[in-house]
Amino acid sequence: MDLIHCCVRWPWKNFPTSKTSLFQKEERLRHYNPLPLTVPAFSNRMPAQCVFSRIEGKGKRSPPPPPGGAPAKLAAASPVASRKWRSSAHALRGAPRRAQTPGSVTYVQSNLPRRPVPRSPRLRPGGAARAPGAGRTARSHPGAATCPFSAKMALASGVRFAPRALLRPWSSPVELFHHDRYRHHEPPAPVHYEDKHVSVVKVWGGTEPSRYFLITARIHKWPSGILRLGGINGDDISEAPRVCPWARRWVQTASAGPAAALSTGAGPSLPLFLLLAEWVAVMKLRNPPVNALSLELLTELVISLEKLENDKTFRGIILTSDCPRVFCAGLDLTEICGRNPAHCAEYWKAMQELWLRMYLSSLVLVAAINGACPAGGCIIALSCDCRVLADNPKYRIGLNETLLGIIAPFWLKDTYVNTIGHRASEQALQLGSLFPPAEALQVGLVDQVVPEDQVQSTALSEMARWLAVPDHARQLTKNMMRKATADRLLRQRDADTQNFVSFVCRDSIQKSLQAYLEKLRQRKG
Ligand SMILES: CCCC/C=C\CC(=O)SCCNC(=O)CCNC(=O)[C@H](O)C(C)(C)COP(=O)(O)OP(=O)(O)OC[C@H]1O[C@@H](n2cnc3c(N)ncnc32)[C@H](O)[C@@H]1OP(=O)(O)O
Repeated sequence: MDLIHCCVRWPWKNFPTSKTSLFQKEERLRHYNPLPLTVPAFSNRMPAQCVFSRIEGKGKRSPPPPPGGAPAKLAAASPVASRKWRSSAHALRGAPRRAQTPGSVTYVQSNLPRRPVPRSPRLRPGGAARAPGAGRTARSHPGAATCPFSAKMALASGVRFAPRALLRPWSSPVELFHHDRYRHHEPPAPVHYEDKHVSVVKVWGGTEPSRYFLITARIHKWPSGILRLGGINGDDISEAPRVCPWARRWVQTASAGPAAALSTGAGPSLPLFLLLAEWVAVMKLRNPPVNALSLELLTELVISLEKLENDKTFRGIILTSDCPRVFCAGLDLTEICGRNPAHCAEYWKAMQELWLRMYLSSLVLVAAINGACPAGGCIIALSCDCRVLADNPKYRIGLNETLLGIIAPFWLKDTYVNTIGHRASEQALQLGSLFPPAEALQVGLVDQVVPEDQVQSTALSEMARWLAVPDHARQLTKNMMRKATADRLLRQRDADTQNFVSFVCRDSIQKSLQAYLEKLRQRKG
């Protein structure tokens, strides 16, 4: 099992910045090898980014199609030929992966030996399909044997496993493999570490804060042999045991090892920001100070979502914030204050695109709302399938547009109505209500309110609940529920853009936005 950690950045330098539409940009990106270290030339801020990490799925999903595309009619025409195709795809999956795939998620190749690829569980001899997971054993779902969380997921998805395997110890010895995504050209610097529980065989990478790290741990006694951990330097290591309590002892021990090995002395200890179940990516919004939805962040979110959707080993994304106390402050007002109509149009198209992509995403999207979530931030959360909000009275959520003197577009209003109903939306939209957690829960704006330190773990449990449902059934149902709302925007996208531009470019609206922005700045002072 490989842990693959990706950070996609917008390759600014090679992209047109003016009137090129988002679609054209995306199209170009497909043929483009991302440059991970490129920083926007016009900005001295840290570039906005969303960071995600992933764990490769293990056999439940169909393998990726071989070059030339999947033989769509093959399965129907000939089960045997279809099986052959699948096994050739498995063989392909077992082949060494390239370090970078142009136009797709940038992979970091684990140096772990690849484990044998399990046969697809979905085809029986004769080609008849069977229920997902039915008849699989602990061997085909190895994590289930040792990790209660995986076991829960496995049970929920109908996986049977041998009782003996359940008793198998998960503990030491462990080998840790650590990759620094951005040091891929440097020779690895092996570090050796031994203790009772952990055996660090290799630690690769540097120590600078804000660099992204990968750890893949190998546990010999597991049937799969590998535990997946993701890390970002500077994150709180204590998050990991909360997310996956069974790993507490291991993580505590492990933290002493690589942290000691990597620490420069003053530098932070090696963090593990999440322990993840397979198939799940965590996206952290990182556009300090308040995660305002700048054009850059919107674009990056859209591209990242597309990449994750195209990567068939992902089934869900947990969306959360990397900025303290704020999930997302909504539209970046500096993108629409004092800008020309062309820029406003480009910005609004990016906003529409993000909403459409999120609202209709085939992946499960869970919002782990760990901060304030007004206006556009609330749109992001509402586009997810499930919302978990931290129980802090300062973290308010809602659509407060009217308080800024602006009006939510119809598709936003529709999303609100779909979530909390007509009457509640009518009231909340007109009053520009921002709900504190208890009220947000009561009105149905969020699905769970939990103590702040449990937001991530609850989001992960929610994810497990949603992933327990077969993908195709869930996706079709989601589409059935949401398509009409999305279609409404798709039908009048240009008109909506024109409305937005002519509205925000009005002098009176510009004045009121400027005044609001000024108020925000003064409030700080
Ligand atoms: C036409 C129809 C469109 C409809 C669709 C969407 C509408 C929108 O999304 S409009 C945006 C609405 N957003 C808000 O009203 C949120 C405003 N911000 C806040 O309330 C607070 O900043 C927040 C609670 C999010 C965080 O509070 P603090 O942690 O105390 O931070 P500060 O208030 O001190 O802000 C720090 C810094 O950020 C700037 N800021 C805040 N929000 C935005 C924003 N939306 N866009 C741009 N910049 C923003 C704020 O001015 C401060 O700037 P500096 O003083 O320069 O540091």
